[in-house]
Amino acid sequence: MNNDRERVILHEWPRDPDGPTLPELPPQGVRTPNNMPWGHTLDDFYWIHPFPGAKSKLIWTRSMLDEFGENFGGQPGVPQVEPRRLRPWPLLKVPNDDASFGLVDETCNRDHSLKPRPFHAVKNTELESTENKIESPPEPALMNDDAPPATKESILEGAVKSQDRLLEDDGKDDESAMAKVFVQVDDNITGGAVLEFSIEGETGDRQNCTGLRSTSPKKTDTMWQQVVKKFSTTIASDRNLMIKAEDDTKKDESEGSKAIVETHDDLTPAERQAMESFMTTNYETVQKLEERIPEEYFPDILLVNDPSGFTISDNPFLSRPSRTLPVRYKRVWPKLKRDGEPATLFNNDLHCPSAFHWTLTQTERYAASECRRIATLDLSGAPLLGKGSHSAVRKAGIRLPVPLTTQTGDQHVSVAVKLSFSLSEDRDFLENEGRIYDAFPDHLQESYCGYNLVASMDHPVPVGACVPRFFGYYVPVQEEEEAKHRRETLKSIKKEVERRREREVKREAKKIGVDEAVESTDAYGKLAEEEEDDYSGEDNDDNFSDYPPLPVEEIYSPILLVEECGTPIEPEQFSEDERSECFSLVLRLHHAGFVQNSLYPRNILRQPGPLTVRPSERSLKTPSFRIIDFGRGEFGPLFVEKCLASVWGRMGPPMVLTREEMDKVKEEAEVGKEEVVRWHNNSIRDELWRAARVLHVKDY
Ligand SMILES: Nc1ncnc2c1ncn2[C@@H]1O[C@H](COP(=O)(O)OP(=O)(O)OP(=O)(O)O)[C@@H](O)[C@H]1O
Repeated sequence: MNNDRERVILHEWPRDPDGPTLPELPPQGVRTPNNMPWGHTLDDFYWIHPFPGAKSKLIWTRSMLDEFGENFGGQPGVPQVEPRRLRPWPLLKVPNDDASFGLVDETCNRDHSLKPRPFHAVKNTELESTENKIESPPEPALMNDDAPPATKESILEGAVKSQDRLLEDDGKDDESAMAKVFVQVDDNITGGAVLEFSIEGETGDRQNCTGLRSTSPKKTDTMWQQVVKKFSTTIASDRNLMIKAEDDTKKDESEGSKAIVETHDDLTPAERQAMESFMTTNYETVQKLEERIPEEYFPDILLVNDPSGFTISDNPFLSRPSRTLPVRYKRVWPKLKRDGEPATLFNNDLHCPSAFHWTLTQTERYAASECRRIATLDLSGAPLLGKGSHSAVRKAGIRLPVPLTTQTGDQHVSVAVKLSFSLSEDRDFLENEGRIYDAFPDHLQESYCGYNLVASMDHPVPVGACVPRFFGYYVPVQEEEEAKHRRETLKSIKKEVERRREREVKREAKKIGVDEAVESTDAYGKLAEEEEDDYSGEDNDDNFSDYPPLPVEEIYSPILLVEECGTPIEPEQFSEDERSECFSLVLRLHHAGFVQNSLYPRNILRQPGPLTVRPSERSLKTPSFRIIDFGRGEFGPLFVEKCLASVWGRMGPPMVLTREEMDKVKEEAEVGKEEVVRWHNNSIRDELWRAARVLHVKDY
């Protein structure tokens, strides 16, 4: 392998022979949101001696030097510019948004005075035409929210401290340590409905949360309309889920619409509307999504078209039922601000297979559904991108929630869909990966112009995104299973209440010692006595936890949606700059508090770049790299949480702790924290060693 590195530091900053020793905490200078020193070009990086005459050398950027203020050689001044977030080639059309979407990357000049251009004004031959430039709002200020403060406190230390604070608070007020456990008793859980029920009357012209007016479904004669119809009528018999309609259904029947009984798994009118314009994906022409999905329109619900049964894994023993019917999924991550609202309250309960358990009546369900952002995911004919030992990853077309559209007119954009195999370990890995993606700060998914100085490398590296963009982790919704469970729970709660009431009556009767009363409650008393003998005192608790998990092979896989990012690297074929760029991604991940824990060449992908230009103009000569596969990944703060949760777990169910118990928890938490720090350091060290080996990097 050649030593063909071109990204080297060319300049040395002359020191004043009488100048001071450089401060231990270097000047901040200009930094990217990851809080790393940044220079616009390689010429912005300098070697500098820590004190005049010293042999050792440090690396500072020009902005750090300017801030330090020693200019012995009278170096000419340079304009200071800020890092510029690079815009992927525009694909999304976002209504009422002129600041972030639909604009072609403006490219860099020395002072960043160029403005982005609107997509529609760009022709191949006019890329540099200044006529097309628009006065767009200034680039949004770099979001430094995610950047660690310029102190020496690491993310991990911050997390440990915040857990400390939680524990201290708990210590101050024992009552606040008591977790509130409550159960929502819902008599209405079986509420079915007649499918032909119309929502027009009740929604009228009401504006829903998406800002769209509710309209009756269009009668387009598409294949999907037929599928939706078929779905309406056959899903119940398909799964033996036809239930006796109660409540709303009775009402609706009395109003005259009688044809079909709706189950909880049927589509709501809003979902049917989303499905009606559904088309199958044209994989020849579909473009991959590289921009973020604006939070306002981020999908809450995914309706998945999966005729081949990819979502029920590659289990060869499983006879797959025909999957001509869409499956409803709900978003778990990312958590969004609107998740406190009724329509997306489902998001607060990862392990509940229902999207509607907070919405008790059909009317509420339909209204909630209307307020959700509904996307459709097409897995029919979805090409395989790769397979691991726990999952398969496919390219699939997604139609994002209205009113998002694309610049190309194609309804679909493509994304990578990760589906786990059917063992619980496979599922755990995918869930962990969703959690890790949710924890990634924005800057790990963004690219910036210029170069970073990433400790402890001795040369600048480009600031490309480290990981694919995250488009959500979704779990399958199984309303009927949940409804069944809730019916059973309700039944046993009622039974238990009855039992207690009877015991109470008997006890009262004995207490007042009135023979007649005893006689009159004799029947009750006998019954209660018998039951008291049987009663272990535990079944009430058990009712909430003994919900038997479905046989694994029956469950659809959760879905992780991320940006499609190319193919696995072959570092032996790479230039030294490419290898060290890949290595810098690992370092940046570690600096942000993450460890990937499975670092092999197959888990670093490469694609033609840069992503700022149209796909046909990209080249592998300017590649773009990403680290993938975070199934085994860890994030320091989440690990602290996990440690402390296990400490609490060992203390038994939530309760008000005594001072003694609280001390014990604190003691165990201390041990947990030490474990975290040890884990963190070991994992980083091991992963760096592995990364250097697989990437053939010798000099970090
Ligand atoms: N975002 C993506 N874009 C393109 N291809 C991808 C993407 N993610 C995964 N792949 C492909 O799918 C393969 C399997 O993915 P991944 O490594 O995440 O699966 P896994 O089952 O978690 O792997 P492991 O065997 O390490 O447990 C990858 O090696 C890659 O070829």
